Amino acid sequence: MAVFTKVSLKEARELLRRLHLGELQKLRGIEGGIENTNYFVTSDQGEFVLTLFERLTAEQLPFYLHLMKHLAQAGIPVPDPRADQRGAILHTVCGKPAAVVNRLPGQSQLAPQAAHCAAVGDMLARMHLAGRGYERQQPNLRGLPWWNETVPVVLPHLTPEQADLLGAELAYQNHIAASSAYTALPRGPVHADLFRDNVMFDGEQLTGFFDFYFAGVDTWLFDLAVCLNDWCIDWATGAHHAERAGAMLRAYQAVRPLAAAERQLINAMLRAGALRFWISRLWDYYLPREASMLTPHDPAHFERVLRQRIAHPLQA
Ligand SMILES: Nc1ncnc2c1ncn2[C@@H]1O[C@H](COP(=O)(O)OP(=O)(O)OP(=O)(O)O)[C@@H](O)[C@H]1O
Ligand SMILES: N[C@@H](CCO)C(=O)O
Repeated sequence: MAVFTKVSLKEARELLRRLHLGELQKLRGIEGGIENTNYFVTSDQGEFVLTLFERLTAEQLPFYLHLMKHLAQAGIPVPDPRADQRGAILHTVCGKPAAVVNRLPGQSQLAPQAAHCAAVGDMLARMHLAGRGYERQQPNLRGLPWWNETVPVVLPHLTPEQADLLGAELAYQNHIAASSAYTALPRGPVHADLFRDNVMFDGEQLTGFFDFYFAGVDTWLFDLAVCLNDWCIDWATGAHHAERAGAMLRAYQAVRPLAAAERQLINAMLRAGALRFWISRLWDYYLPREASMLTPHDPAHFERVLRQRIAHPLQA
C-alpha cells in the first residue's frame, strides 16, 4: 500500500472541521494504490476518503476534481469532492494538495463474470456521454507524448527482445496517431485507468467508479480498450476472453454504438492500452519512489497482454 505522507489525527480533525464534515472518529491508511496517499476517515457524519496527491500538482488537479463533481451531478456513481465554506474542493494537507470525497459503498470484484463486465460497459458509455458537457480541458497525461518520453528511460533495463517489442509498438502507435481514422475518433473526458480495482460492486450491481487521477481528454475508444484489457482477459495468459469482452462491448454499444472509425481502430487501441500500462509499470518498477508500504505492479503482465493483442486481433 502507499502511505507516502503520514497525516496526524490533529491535521485530519482540523480538515474535517474546515469542511463541516463532523468530528473525527477514526483515521486509517488504505492498503492498495500506488500513486497517492489515501486514508479512510470516519466522522459522526459518515465515511470519507482523504487523498494527498503525491505527483499531481495543484494546477492539474482541478480538472479531475471538477470532472468528478460534474459526473456525480449527472448521476454517474463517482466520488463527489467536498467543498470548504468558500466552495474550494482542492485543499492542502501536510503541504500537499488534497481532496476529501465520500466513500463509495461496495467492494472491488477482482474475479469478474460477464454480468460485471456488462455493468462496466454500460456505465462507461453513460459516463462518456455525461462528460460531453464538461468544459475543462486537460490531455491524458499518460498518453503518447509521455510514452515517447518514458520509453528511452526504461529501455536500458530491458532484454534486447523486449526492447525490440517496445520500440516497434511505440513506432506503430505514433503511426496510428497520425492517421485520419485516429483523428476521426470521438473524444472527451475519459477515466483512462478503469481497472477491476477502481470499480465498486454490491453483488452484480455496480456501485461506483473511482480513482479519476489519470483521467484526461482522450478518445473514448482508448478508455474502452483499457477496460477490455483488464476486465475481459484470461489473467494468467493475458488472452482475450470472448464471453466477457462480448458482454462489455454489447452493453457499451447498447448505450453508445461505436462509430466506423472506432470499429476500424479497436485493435490498435487495445494495443495502445496494453503499451500504456507496460510502460508505466516498467517505469514504476525500475524508477521506484519511497513509500512506507508499496507493492509495484508486475510489468510482465502487460508485456503478455500486448503480445496477445498483436498475435490475436479481435475479429470485427
Ligand atoms: N471513494 C472511495 N470509496 C471507497 N473506497 C475508496 C475510494 N477511494 C479509494 N478507495 C479505496 O482506496 C484504495 C486505493 O485507492 P486508489 O486506487 O485510488 O489508489 P491510488 O494510489 O490513488 O491509485 P492507483 O490505483 O492508481 O494506484 C482503493 O482500492 C479503495 O479500496
Ligand atoms: N491500474 C494501473 C495502476 C495505476 O493506477 C496498473 O495496474 O498498472
